[in-house]
Amino acid sequence: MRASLIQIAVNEGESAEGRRRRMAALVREQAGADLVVLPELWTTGAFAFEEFGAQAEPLEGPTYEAMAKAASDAGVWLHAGSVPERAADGRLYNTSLVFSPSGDLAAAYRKIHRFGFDKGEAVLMGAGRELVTVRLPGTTLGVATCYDLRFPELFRSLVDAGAETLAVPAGWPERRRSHWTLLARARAVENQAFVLACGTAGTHAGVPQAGHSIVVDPWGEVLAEAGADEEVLTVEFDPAQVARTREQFPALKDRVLGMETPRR
Ligand SMILES: NC(=O)CCC(=O)C(=O)O
Repeated sequence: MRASLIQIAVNEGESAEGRRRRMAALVREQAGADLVVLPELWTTGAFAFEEFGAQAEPLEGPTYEAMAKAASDAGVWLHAGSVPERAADGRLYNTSLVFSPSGDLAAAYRKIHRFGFDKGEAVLMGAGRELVTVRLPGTTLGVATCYDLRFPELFRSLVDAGAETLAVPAGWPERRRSHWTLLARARAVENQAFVLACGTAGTHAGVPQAGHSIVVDPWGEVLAEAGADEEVLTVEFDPAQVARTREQFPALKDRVLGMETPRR
């Protein structure tokens, strides 16, 4: 399976529409890949909070339209990263879109864990509730977004739902880059799954982005890692490695559920 992660730069000098056009062209250039993964909130920037409302779109808005067409033009499965979705009830969600090679929507995932504690995304966006997996030829994709990476129970639930490859679009800041690579490898090792984590480059809202998109195999080995700047990270991997790893080192079978809490 060949995957391309498009680590686009999100800088303030470029409009959302300009970046959408540029991203569509980059996706088209990936014809021949099986799967293309884009970052979180790449039209606005994950930290450009004031842009969330201004650039919000209905699910089938301009990013949906442009990415559905780019997926079908390139003939690839496209995890189009996330958009600031304005739902019918007026609420905002950080919503990821996955398209099939014919340009049909295969899945939409509303980010469950919102970042910012009592500010930013955590107050501006609603929280998703539903786990999302997508059956691709050769693997089942489990989807999560950025801050979700810190919550292992979400990833374990995705594995329970059949996920073998975990796609994580992100807008992760440079300041916590060491957490990003550590957590991506941890999620791969503990779940014996591939992790495809795609971040952004550039600086927006005064927050330099980490870049360093990364692909990790089920043994925790880094197959490819981007630098800090805009880059398309392309990697070939064998999805059957997940089943082999789970069979040869069957740690997932040793899970103990329902442990008792100590009485005080
Ligand atoms: N956009 C995000 O979810 C940022 C997450 C982050 O900065 C962190 O977990 O650290």
